[in-house]
Amino acid sequence: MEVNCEKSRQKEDDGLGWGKKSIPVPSVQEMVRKDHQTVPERYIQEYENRPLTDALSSTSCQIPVIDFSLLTKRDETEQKKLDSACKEWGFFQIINHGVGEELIERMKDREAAVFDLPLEVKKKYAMGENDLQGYGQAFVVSEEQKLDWADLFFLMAYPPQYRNFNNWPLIVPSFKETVDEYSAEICRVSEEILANLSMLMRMKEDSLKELHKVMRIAMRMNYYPFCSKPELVLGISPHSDGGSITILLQDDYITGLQIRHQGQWVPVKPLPGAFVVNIGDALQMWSNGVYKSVEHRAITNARKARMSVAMFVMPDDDAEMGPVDTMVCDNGPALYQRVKYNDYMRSYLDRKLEGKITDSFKSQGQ
Ligand SMILES: O=C(O)CCC(=O)C(=O)O
Ligand SMILES: [Fe+2]
Repeated sequence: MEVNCEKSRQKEDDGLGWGKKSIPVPSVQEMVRKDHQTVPERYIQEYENRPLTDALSSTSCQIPVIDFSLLTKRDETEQKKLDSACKEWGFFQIINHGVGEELIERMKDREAAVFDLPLEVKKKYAMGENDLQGYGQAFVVSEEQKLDWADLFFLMAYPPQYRNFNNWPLIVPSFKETVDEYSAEICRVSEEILANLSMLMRMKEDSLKELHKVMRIAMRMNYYPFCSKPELVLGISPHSDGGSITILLQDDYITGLQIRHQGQWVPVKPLPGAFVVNIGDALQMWSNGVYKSVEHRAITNARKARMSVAMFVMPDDDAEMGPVDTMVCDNGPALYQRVKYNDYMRSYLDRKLEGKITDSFKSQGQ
């Protein structure tokens, strides 16, 4: 008994064992394969949360597009565009990022091969006790809660020594090699974005990097099966991401991601070859609320499954998430308390994925 407790505690301290185990739920992909008509009650959202088309923003605005190659040259005009994208949208797409088209296609193809594995095989990689890594659905904390119309694989991707291969679908040829290459490229892109953001936050270029002494990147592969009644379900419930930034690879043609902008849900129309980048809660707090970690969700459609790969850049466990000094003087009093990333993540993961929790870390009187 004692030994087990010790073991699970040690696993928790190893990094990704935060939070409670998510309650196991059926594979949506399998459910749809067996019966593509029925939408079980557990997946039907309350009326106000349904992705009704008339509640959608009619705005034809697109999230800003940033030329990454100009950021590498510290181009001031492009940096200004980045600054206003992070303030007004919390989301942007990057082009000219230098990640090879062939590698991107290979990553998508290997992801498809992973979800294509028979259910019994995928189950071998299921999330374990007190662990988020592996195959399943995260954030299911009660038998009553509404479920997302999606299956996922959550893996610690980078740096390689942080991986737990027990949950890796190594049976898929060249999956590991592809993630090796892909995650190294995402690390390069992320470091560059963090360097530009550091400058925009009036800090030294490597200041944000210093909060990521180990650039850890978690990977979440999402699979949203088609749904016979897409107007009733959500692929992923509204949430903000908890880390520094997220780099999302989405389908080039199927629109599914929506972001909350000026009180409305705005679809993010894919720009083939581009990555979607968004600000996470850590960056919102470091920037004293100047940069926004914006709520987003994914919807499904009646015709085609959609897949995405989200790469979450995570600060060090002991990095403080409160406002940095340079963002406090000009931008009013410190809006947030100081909280270690690891403690923040425990609160983040210990609940149903729903909305934002940054407000519960506001300073007194804010
Ligand atoms: O699939 C998408 O478009 C969004 C995925 C997402 O928000 C996430 O994995 O955190
Ligand atoms: Fe997200």
